[in-house]
Parts: sequence; structure tokens; C-alpha cells
Amino acid sequence: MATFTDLSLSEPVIRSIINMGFEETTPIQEQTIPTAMEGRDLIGQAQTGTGKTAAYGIPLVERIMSQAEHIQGIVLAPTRELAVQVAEELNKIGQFKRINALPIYGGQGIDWQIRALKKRPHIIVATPGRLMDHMRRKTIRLHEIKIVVLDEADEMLNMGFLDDIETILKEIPEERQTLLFSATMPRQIQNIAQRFMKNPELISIKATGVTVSDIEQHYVEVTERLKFDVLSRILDIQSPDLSIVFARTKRRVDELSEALSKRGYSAEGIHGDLTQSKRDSVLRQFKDGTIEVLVATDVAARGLDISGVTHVFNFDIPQDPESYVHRVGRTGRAGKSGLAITLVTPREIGMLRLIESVIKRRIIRKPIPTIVEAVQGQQRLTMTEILRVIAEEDIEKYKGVAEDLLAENDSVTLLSAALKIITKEPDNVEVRLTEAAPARGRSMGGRNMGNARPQQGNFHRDGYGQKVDTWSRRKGADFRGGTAAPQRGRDNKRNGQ
Ligand SMILES: Nc1ncnc2c1ncn2[C@@H]1O[C@H](COP(=O)(O)OP(=O)(O)OP(=O)(O)O)[C@@H](O)[C@H]1O
Ligand SMILES: [Mg+2]
Repeated sequence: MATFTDLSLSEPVIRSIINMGFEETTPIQEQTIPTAMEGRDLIGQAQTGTGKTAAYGIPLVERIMSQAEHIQGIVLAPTRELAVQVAEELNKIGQFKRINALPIYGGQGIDWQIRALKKRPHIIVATPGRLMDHMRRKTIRLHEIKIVVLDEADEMLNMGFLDDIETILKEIPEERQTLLFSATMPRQIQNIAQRFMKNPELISIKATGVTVSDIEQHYVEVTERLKFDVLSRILDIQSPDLSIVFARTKRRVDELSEALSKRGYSAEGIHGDLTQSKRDSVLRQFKDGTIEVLVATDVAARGLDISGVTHVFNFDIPQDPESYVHRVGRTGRAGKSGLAITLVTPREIGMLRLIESVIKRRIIRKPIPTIVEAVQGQQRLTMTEILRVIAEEDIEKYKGVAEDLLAENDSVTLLSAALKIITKEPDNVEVRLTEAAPARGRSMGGRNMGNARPQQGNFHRDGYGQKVDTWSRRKGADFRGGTAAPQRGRDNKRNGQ
């Protein structure tokens, strides 16, 4: 593995990379940065969470002149949250070279953006629709752009941005450099490449699978009616640090997040019909751990890099294999491990098989978890928390009361009562979700999702027939913070926490 100093980068950029805590390059960075620095067009494909942002961000920042006070680089991204995140990363890479990147996206006040543009950013990171607005108003001019990056280009096509992208690229001088990055490269991308790129070099990192191998991938076959109980039980058993639950429609996201809250989980939803300020605050709370379960449509499937996401749930199986790859890729980032669990109704098994054939990997079947397992999971959580408090916290002032109580009750009875109070018991608050139509696949012609080979190593881990210990919490994952058990207790929750 190469280090960044092998890549003939400038001193300020090396310094900022060190400051960001990057030591070695990832494979996509090692292979694309030199080509991109030469000014060539390129298409970069590599698994989710492997550092594609810096793979284009570093050459982008390097090739921009900090003295010239006009927009020289532009990154197009499919969602607002992704635009914000990419701009943040570019600002970090450019901090010592004094390169400024500005996110430009819908839902944010256009006047505010116009004022921010007057500060003359070197790079803008934009969603296509809002950029078009600024082009019409002539508040952004593209005639001095030297570099264009299309991040998640395939998703921008899915969202119907082809015409917008075409209009935008026509405004940009032809001598520009064009870079295109995604974890998935369906066939339409070749079309974009032919029309808008000059003899692009294709750099595809040949991994063993299209999805990251450190992400364990499971599925549970379950009827629509039982899905919510299964999700709750798995949450109780596994007690994820942070998890994302993907659902098919905005309405189901609303209903699910409400139902999860009713059952005592700290959950919020995010989707495209919410106001931008709501979207921002939900994401912020999820990042700082105030919310533990983020319920989302595919708006959160692409590119978002949130550390601490240990679990991804497909409450509804995605409509196509690309979406599966990206959703699951919200965990297991930058070499971390993760677990992805897909709930599949009997009618959707065909879609699951299609996904397996595209990702060239078996998704392991797990049985429906039982209530007993859910209870055991929560009891384990309580026990761990008690042992932690004994080891780490000052409990002297409780000892007097404890002794008084012990004078009249035996210790096992007392401790059992205390455990009951702080353990979140499986909850049967009635919930009702609007049914979603089962997933039907799009045509699969000509998919090229990376030159994956089957991962033989995963085949022996099949969960068929295993029972009680199948759903035990994974080893090695520890509980975030110290207050997990009491805060998640149902009584606290009912008091509005
Ligand atoms: N060389 C590196 N060393 C250590 N961490 C890195 C390195 N490069 C990137 N990272 C970190 O890895 C994480 C994932 O990076 P990034 O979001 O760029 O992935 P991606 O390939 O674009 O994924 P996706 O396909 O989901 O968009 C980020 O937290 C980033 O800071
Ligand atoms: Mg990315």
C-alpha cells in the first residue's frame, strides 16, 4: 500500500491529509490520483466506503489555483446531504492550500447562497437542480471551470437528471477534465462517458465482491405483517450503536419511525418531503448519537459517511441490486465491520436471489428471532451496563439505601426488581403500517457492478436450522456511551425521552 508522500502531492495538501488522519492510500486513491493529476478524464469504481471522495478530492484541490478568485471546480452529487458532506471533505483537504468549497443545494435559501457565492469559492458542490437555478439567474457562471466531478453519476441518471447534467456540461469549456465516480456502474454510464468525457481511463478496483466483505449480510424471510416485530426483536437482541432502517416509501418511513418511537426506540425519519431544516437536524442528531435509529428512504442510501453505523436494515427489500449495494454500504466503512439485515417477504425471494447474483455473494438466511431471544438480548445489555457502572462510576451514595432495602428483602429479589426496571422489555404497542407493493426488479441487462467473483468463504456460515444462539449479539461490539440501558428503559421513554 502506498503512502500519500509517494504521490508527488504539494506540501499543504500532504499536511491536510495527515491532519485528517489518513496514513496510507486506499487502492482507488493510489490508482486514480496520479492519472487525475495529469489532467486526464477518468472513471473510478470501487466499493462503498473506500475513499472515493478523497480519490477525486485530492487531485481536484491540487489542480486549483488558490490565488484565482473564481469557480474552477464543480462536483455534482445526487442529494443535498451528500453535497454538504463532500464540500466539508474538500474544505478539509484544501485547508492549508486555502481552497474553499461551497455546497449549493435546493431547500436552502437562494439569497443566502448568492451571498456565500460572493465570497468567491474555488469549488462548488451542487445538486443539479439548484445549480440550474443559479445558471439561469447568472449567479453562477461556468466558463472558467477546469474540472468537473460527477459523484454517484448513476444515481443522478436514475433520478432523471440526465438532461440537467447535459445542459450543465454544455456550459463548461470543452478543455475541462471530467471525473466520474461511483461504487456501481450500470450500462447507461457508458453513454455519459461517450458523450461527455474525452477518452476516459477506466479504473476499477477488483475486489472480491461488489459489497464490502467486512459487512456480514443476512436476511430473514417474514410476512409483511410480522416485519415490524422482527425488526424490534433484532434491535433488542443486537442493540446496535447506530443503525439505518431503509423503507420503500416516504409514508412508510414516517409510520415506521413513529412506530419505533412508540415502542421505546430513539428513532427519526428522513426523506425528501421533509423540510431541509428538519432533514439537517435529524441527520445532525443521528451523527451525534441523540438518535440511534435513522429510518430512511433511498435519499440516505448514497455516499453518506456516518461513523458508528453498525447495522443497516432493509425493512423493505430494495427495488434493484444497485440500491442494495449502496444501502448496505452505509456500514462497514473505512475498514470497519458491519451487519446488514434484509427482511424479505415470500413473494420477494426472487429479488433477493437477483441481488445475490449481482453481488456474487450469498446472503445468509436467519430464522425469525424469538421473543425469548429479544428479552435475553436486553438483559445482557443491562448486565453489561451494571458491570460498567460498578467499574467506572461512583455509587457510594446509593449504598446506604441498598443496605436498608437488604434488611427487609433478600438480595436476589431486590436485584431482580432493579433489573426489571432498567431492562427494556419487548413491547407490544400496536402498530400499523401501510402495505408496500412487493419489489419487482428492473431489467438486469448489461450490468457491470465490478468484476466480482463469488466469495466462497461465506458459504459455510449459513444460518439454516440454527436456533437459540443464532441471533446473539456479535462479539467485539461494545456499547456506546454509558447510559444505554437506563435511557432505553420503557418507563423513561414513556416520560418523553
Ligand atoms: N486513505 C484513507 N485512510 C483512512 N481513511 C480514509 C482514507 N480515505 C478515506 N477515508 C475515510 O473513509 C471513509 C469513507 O470514504 P468515502 O466517503 O470517500 O467513501 P466512498 O468510496 O465515496 O463511499 P460511497 O461509495 O459510499 O460513496 C471516510 O470516513 C473517509 O474519511
Ligand atoms: Mg462517495
